[in-house]
Amino acid sequence: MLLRRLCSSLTKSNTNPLFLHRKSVNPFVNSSPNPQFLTSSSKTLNPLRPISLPRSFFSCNSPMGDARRPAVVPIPSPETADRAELFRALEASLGTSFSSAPLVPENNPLVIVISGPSGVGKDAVIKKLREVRENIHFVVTATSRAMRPGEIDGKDYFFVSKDEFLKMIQDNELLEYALVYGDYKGVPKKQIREEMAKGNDIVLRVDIQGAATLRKILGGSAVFIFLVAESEEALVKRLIGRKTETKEDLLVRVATAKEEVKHMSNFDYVVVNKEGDLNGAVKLVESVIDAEKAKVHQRNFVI
Ligand SMILES: Nc1ncnc2c1ncn2[C@@H]1O[C@H](COP(=O)(O)OP(=O)(O)OP(=O)(O)O)[C@@H](O)[C@H]1O
Repeated sequence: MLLRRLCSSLTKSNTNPLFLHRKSVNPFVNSSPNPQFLTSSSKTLNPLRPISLPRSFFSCNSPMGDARRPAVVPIPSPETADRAELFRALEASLGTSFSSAPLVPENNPLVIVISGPSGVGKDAVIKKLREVRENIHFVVTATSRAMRPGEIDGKDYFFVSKDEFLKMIQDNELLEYALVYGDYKGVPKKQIREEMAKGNDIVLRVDIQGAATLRKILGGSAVFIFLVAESEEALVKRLIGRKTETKEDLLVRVATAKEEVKHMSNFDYVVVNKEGDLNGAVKLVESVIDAEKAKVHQRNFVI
C-alpha cells in the first residue's frame, strides 16, 4: 500500500525528482551544452525545463516494477490489528522475513588493566569487583615476595621462590614481569589464554611500572584504568592505615607514589577512589567496562 501510494504520487504530481534537483542546482547557466543533456536528435535541452520521461518510468503498472515489487498486501491498522497479523503483513509487504539473528555480534572478551600508586586501593577495588561482577577473571599474579598475614596462595598471588620465578621468565611463561621493591611480580600468560577461551573478561592488577610495560606490549588492545586517591594526603593516610609496611618501605612507597601520579596520561580512564567510598570507585570501574563493551569498534586482544 505504501509503495503504491509512493508510486501514484510520483506519477500524478509534477514532482519529478530529476526536475526538482536540476531546478535547485543549475550548473549549466552560461556554460556550453553538456553532452548529458543532448537528446538523441542532438538538440540542446533547456536546463530549467524538466526532462520528459515516459509515464511508465514512475508507473506502478510497469512490467519491470511488477517483477521487482513484492505482492501488494493490505496492512491492518496498528491500533486494532493483532500483533502477529501486523507483523506478517509487514513482512509480506516488504517481501522479506524479519530475522531473529542478533544485530550485534558477540563482544570480544575485554582485557582490563587496573593500576595506580601503592596503597591507593587496587586490591580493595578488585576484591569488591569480584563480588559484584560475573564472567570476569582476575589474573592471579605470580610473585617472589613473602606472603602477608591473611593472604592465600593461588588466590591473592602465586607465591613462588626467586629461582622458580626466574625459570618462568626463561620459559616465556609471563606476559610481563618486573622487579618491584626487591621482589619479582609477573603476569602468567596461560591463565589469560584459558579464561579468554571461555569468553571471560580479564582483569590484570599491576603497578605503574607493569602498566607501562603492558602498554608497550598491548597498545590499544587492552583498556587501561588508573586508580588514584583524591589527594596525596589521603593516599599516605591510607598506606599508613594498612599497617603492612616497615617504616623504610613506607618511605619508599610514599616517595614513589608522588612520582607515579605523573603517569596518568598513559591510561585510558582515571577512577578516583575516594576515602570511604570504595563502592563509588567500583561502580565507576564497572561503568568503564560496560562502555567498552558497547563500543562499535571493539578492542581485539590476541595472546
Ligand atoms: N576508598 C577507600 N576508603 C578507605 N580506605 C580504603 C579505600 N580503598 C582502599 N582502602 C584501604 O587502603 C589500604 C590500601 O588498599 P590496598 O591494599 O587495596 O591498596 P593497593 O593499591 O592494592 O596497594 P599495593 O599496591 O601496595 O598492594 C587498605 O587498608 C584498604 O582497605
